[in-house]
Amino acid sequence: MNSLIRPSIIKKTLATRGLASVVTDAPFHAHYPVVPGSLTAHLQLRSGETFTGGSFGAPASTVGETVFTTSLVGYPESMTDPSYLGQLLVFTQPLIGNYGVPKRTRDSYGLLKHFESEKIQCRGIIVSDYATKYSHWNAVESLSEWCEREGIPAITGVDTRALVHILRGQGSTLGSLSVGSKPVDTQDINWVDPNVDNLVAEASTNNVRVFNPTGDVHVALIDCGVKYNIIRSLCDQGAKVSLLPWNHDITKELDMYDGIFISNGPGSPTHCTETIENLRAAFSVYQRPIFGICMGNQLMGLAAGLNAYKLRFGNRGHNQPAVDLTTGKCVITSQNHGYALDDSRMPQGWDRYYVNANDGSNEGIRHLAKPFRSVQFHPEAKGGPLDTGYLFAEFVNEVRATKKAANVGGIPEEAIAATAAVAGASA
Ligand SMILES: NC(=O)CC[C@H](N)C(=O)O
Repeated sequence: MNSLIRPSIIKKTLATRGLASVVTDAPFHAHYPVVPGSLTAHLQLRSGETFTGGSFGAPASTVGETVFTTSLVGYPESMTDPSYLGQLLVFTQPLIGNYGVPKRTRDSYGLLKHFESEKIQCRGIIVSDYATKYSHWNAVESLSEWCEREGIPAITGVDTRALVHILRGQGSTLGSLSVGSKPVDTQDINWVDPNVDNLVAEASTNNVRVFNPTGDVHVALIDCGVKYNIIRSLCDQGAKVSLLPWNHDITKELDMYDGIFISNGPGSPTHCTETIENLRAAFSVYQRPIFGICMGNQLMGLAAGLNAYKLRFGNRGHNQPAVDLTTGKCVITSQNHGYALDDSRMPQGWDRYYVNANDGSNEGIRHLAKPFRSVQFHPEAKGGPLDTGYLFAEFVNEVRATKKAANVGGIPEEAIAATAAVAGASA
């Protein structure tokens, strides 16, 4: 057995010092008191392993897909990212909570500045070492208080290295997070895979919402579970943004929009059949820019004729290298996805756009003649890195150029030139 996996931890329970109800045969954090006086919590994987630690969130039980992120910072942003709906989020960064939770300040568009949606979206969090003391100029409460207030269970004192080793080996696994002196009898756990449901329908807006109404170009943003910084990034470029429900029939109102944008979102892209159909219809008649991020990349790919598959454990973190195949340049990107497009054979008229330099998985596609493209990573990058923020400027400028050309009744030459430049660079 690999030395990283200690038998005393896996298949048994991980005991944590300071928790009277826990067996203390192999304390992982023997040198840390884990939230003195807190309750005992358990993470049980469907594959049979149990990790026991201290609860620092809500005294609630939940089941979700256990996934891990390698991001070093940004727990408020990650936890409120709707792409994590249905998931139990493991942080590989050992120390979590040390800068607390920020104020709910809003920007001029009415969006929360420091969170990516209105609430915590993941079902629970799993950390190695919860920092009971926090310090930050903008913090108003602790991570523990926030989780408790929002009803989200959280466990600390877990050997996250051993846990991630398991998840990397067998792939993302269903997990049950519970609070109590003993783990739940596995027969009594309702192991429902969140990915069987259309989580996008849950995450998306129900009503059309308009942001930055005085913007000079009008972008339809299809909300599959949008991160606030995507809306903000488009508005900051001067666009008026209409946020539309995931299944809104854009095909009847294509003339209203100077560009179309498809957001990130939770779960499997295959549930979004209406979005895929709408995009497929738009591809055949729309002449203006279309852009997708993450779930948006997957939906554009499915509409173009590609298939999507589930990655073993996904790519989640803020340090994923992606190579732009049109320039050969490598960018460091923020990612959070469990599915990927199979780009081994591209449909006619489309090409690969970016590729992941670690595992070779697809990081984007582009149309060769029309201004349609998408990326699997997150250029809005909350939190960070900001390497690919330029894609928002490129998109909105392209939208502006096609609008201008259409208004003067000519061929949208700037758009064609922009697309040709991208295509030419790859030749
Ligand atoms: N961030 C996203 O949009 C994620 C897309 C999709 N839910 C996946 O896991 O692959």
